[in-house]
Amino acid sequence: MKSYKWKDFFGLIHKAKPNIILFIFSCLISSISAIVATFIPSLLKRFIDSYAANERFDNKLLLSLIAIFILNAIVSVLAGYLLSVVGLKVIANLRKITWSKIVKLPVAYFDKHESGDIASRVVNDTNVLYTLVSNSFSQFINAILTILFCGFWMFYYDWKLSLIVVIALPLFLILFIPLGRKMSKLSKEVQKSTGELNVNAFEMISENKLVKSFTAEGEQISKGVRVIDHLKNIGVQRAKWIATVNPILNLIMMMIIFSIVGFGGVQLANGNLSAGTFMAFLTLIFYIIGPITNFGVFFTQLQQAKGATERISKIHAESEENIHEGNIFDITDKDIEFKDISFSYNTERESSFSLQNINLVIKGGHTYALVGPSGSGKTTLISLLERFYKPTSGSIYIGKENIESYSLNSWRSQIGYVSQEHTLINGTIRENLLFGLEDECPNEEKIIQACQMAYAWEFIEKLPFKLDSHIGERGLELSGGQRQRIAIARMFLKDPKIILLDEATSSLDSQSEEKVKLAMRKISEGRTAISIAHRLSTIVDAENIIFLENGEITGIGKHVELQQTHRLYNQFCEQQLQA
Ligand SMILES: Nc1ncnc2c1ncn2[C@@H]1O[C@H](COP(=O)(O)OP(=O)(O)OP(=O)(O)O)[C@@H](O)[C@H]1O
Repeated sequence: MKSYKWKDFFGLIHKAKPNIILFIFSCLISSISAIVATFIPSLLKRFIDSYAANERFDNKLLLSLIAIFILNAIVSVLAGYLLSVVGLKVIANLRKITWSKIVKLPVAYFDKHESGDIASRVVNDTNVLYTLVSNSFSQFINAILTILFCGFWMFYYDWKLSLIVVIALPLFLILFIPLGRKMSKLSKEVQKSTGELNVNAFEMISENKLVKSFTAEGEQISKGVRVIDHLKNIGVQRAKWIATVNPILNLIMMMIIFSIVGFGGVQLANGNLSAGTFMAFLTLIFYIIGPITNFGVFFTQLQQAKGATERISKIHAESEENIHEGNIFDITDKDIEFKDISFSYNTERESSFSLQNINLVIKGGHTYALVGPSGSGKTTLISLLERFYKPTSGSIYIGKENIESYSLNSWRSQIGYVSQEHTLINGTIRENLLFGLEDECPNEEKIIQACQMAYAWEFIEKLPFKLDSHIGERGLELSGGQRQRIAIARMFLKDPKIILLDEATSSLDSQSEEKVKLAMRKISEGRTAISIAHRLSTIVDAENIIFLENGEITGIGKHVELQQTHRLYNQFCEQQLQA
């Protein structure tokens, strides 16, 4: 990706559709309140000078002072609230567009990026913008206005005293520039490490069984501690910089104040300066201390937000799948033809092909079993049919049409894929069965019928809440066989024209396996079905068997034919069927 510029940063904020009118209005009232505040010292001066002249309080002036204070407080509260609303809307919009973008990214993106890191961009990186929009921007504008107005009043009251402040200003800049640079570098590191911590936390939680079975608790703890410590160290470095710069800033501030008090005090004693003017001048100095020191904070936050949005922008720059572009056809019973298909996951290194020179015709309405050693390309072939990836060369046709001419939405809605894993979502059985079927919404009778056909109803009806039972994250509260049967029941409801099955591995016990097998057979009836078979016992009576080896088809036929003609298939049979 090209280097990230401020233009990209503001482009991203623009995409988040900030409520510009509300933002400008809030900044405006906040600025008015900041400007009005600069008049307070002048009222104070008049109040003191009038007391010095008349030896009594000017009640009108006192009331005006109190009224300005109260009004200012009300306006500040209102501006603060409105700016928070604008900021919250900006991050909500940014999260929504990033969320939608991630949902539409192709499978290949998720192969290359860690899920914890992607999640961190939606959750953490978007947060940084909130502070910027809700606080920093208006504070920055207020700071400029306060300094300008206070500066005007200061020069108006006493230009000699004001020069002391003007001379000291470059000293602040000398300190802020390197501090800002360092802070921006550290902020980027904080965001990167937070992403890393997210990745490790995801892994530690989702793979907890793996961790326990390998007694890798110690290793996992040290891994987490390493990232946490790194984050802490960056924080400490940041604190060191701030701690070093702060006393210098304070020292400069004190020097300014002492010089003004000393120089002004002498003028006051000589009668060249009124007590009111002197007090007003000192009040103005206190007014500008905050804004001057806040400049640094603003630029740090701006750099932080730039770093965070750079990571979000990278996601936005990825090309997404347009699922509605293309034709809509009915693919029932049409033949599928793979023509000279080769495929490599790695687009840069053409050497490692996962599929090579695949020429294959799948007859519509028939059942095919894919067999072959581990890593031979079975899942890849199915993934190309699902259009999770595009072939590196060659094309897949359905009837006479290239499958790419169909809209992804139309294509995938006619295909049912039951994989070995990642079949269920967190929620109830019903939510899982109706997943992606919001528009059709089958009735209760149809849902139960689908469960019965998938041999799932027999265990669902025994659950206390039946279809409304919660099954935990990824259905982990169910057995592997039960999960697969729910996934198959969902397919009965979806009623696809082509069914792609990744058969359960040996994780199922024989009784469960039998049920899953029956359910798979039933869902395949009357459809084009391609199933990956890990165990030959399930396919000996299959209509057609396709044997894959190192990404190439080395045999097609029935069990007996292949047993006689295919050496490796025969070896497979000897190993598996005899066992
Ligand atoms: N997402 C991926 N990125 C890069 N390479 C991959 C990816 N998925 C699979 N491969 C590689 O492609 C080849 C074929 O893998 P595939 O998963 O299709 O095999 P398989 O026959 O289904 O294996 P198994 O029976 O073990 O599930 C393997 O060499 C594998 O390392």
